[in-house]
Amino acid sequence: MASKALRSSLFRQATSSSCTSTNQQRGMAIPADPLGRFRQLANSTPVDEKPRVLITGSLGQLGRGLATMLRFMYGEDSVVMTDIRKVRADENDVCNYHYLDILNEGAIDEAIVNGRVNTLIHFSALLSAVGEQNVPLALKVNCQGVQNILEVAKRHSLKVFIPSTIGAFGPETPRVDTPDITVQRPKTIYGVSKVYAELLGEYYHHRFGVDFRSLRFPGIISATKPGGGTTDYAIKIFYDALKDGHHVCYLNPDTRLPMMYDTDCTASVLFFLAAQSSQLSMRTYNVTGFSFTPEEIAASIRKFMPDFRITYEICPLRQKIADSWPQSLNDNIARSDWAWKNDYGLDETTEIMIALIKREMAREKGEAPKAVIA
Ligand SMILES: NC(=O)c1ccc[n+]([C@@H]2O[C@H](COP(=O)([O-])OP(=O)(O)OC[C@H]3O[C@@H](n4cnc5c(N)ncnc54)[C@H](O)[C@@H]3O)[C@@H](O)[C@H]2O)c1
Ligand SMILES: C[C@@H](O)[C@H](N)C(=O)O
Repeated sequence: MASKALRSSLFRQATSSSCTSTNQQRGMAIPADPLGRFRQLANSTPVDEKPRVLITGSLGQLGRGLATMLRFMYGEDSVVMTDIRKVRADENDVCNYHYLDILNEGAIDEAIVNGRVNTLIHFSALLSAVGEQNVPLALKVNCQGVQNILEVAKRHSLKVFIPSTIGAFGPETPRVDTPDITVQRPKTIYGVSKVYAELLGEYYHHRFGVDFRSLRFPGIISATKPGGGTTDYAIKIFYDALKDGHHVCYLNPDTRLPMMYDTDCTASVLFFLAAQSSQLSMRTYNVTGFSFTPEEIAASIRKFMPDFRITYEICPLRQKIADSWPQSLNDNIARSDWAWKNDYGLDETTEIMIALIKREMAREKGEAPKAVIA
């Protein structure tokens, strides 16, 4: 069962895999060189096209890993991290960090100009479950924030990436192998605001020539704290497995959702941003990794921890949201237009998550080095 992934340093595990096993869903071999695809991309980027990136909401679940990878690829000064909260003393992967409220358009301008930024990655958002608890704030952050970002991108001729989500689909959407262009009609404020972001970004592209790009992510699995979404259980389950050997799941055992491992998510953003505009037949694409139910992820964990138990206490809010989302995404157009491909299947993700969390727990007890980059 143990794969070569566990030979690698934490950084190598966190950024890619050297697993010898294959992605069960797509039958692909995982590359032996864990950072190879990222190194290759960095080396093939002409000096005058090197990104200098500002990430909004960079202290959230997805921002930190992406910032670390960008620094690895393009150098320490290639990333400006921003958010609205104070950095904790133990967050030692946070560098070149500044306060930036995306509701303040002038402050975004200032950060772009002062940081000599050419690429804006807009991660600030309220996710599906927390959005339902504060609709006015979700509207402000997710809609007003996007408007501000697109205006700034227009003014400074920036490349701008704004992620979308499976949450941009709804119960009327075909739920299996959901295509890029289909009925959407989401039923959460998060989904409504993401459809708005997709359409407004595409409008700014056609009307003003803004280089807007968006990917509809599935639930992302990472060893960083999730921000209050419906797919968060797929992260908590690993922490609970290692702490208590038991997870109480808020979704039904057979609720199938599409997911993706963090490093594949980072790769999708970086390769998409690096694609030439001429390669893109659309500005908003589906991307995905693999789909599973709570029962199936529990079975995957049991391959590594045979005594692991899962029980169920359903959260009606999150269950209703999950029931309105696709069970699997079709990302064939991303695969053919700009050669998107995921490297991780369910078991590879499980193995790496367990290794990362074990390392994190050892570090908390002072039993492992603090530095994460070997
Ligand atoms: N994590 C996933 O599974 C997933 C899946 C699909 C799409 N996405 C999208 O990817 C993006 C990043 O997601 P994430 O999981 O890192 O989210 P997150 O909730 O973990 O982080 C969002 C960050 O936005 C910040 N923020 C909130 N209000 C702000 C404001 N006014 N100004 C500046 N920052 C503000 C928060 O402090 C937080 O750090 C989001 O747009 C999300 O919709 C995430
Ligand atoms: C799917 C995604 O957008 C997020 N993880 C959520 O559940 O809200």
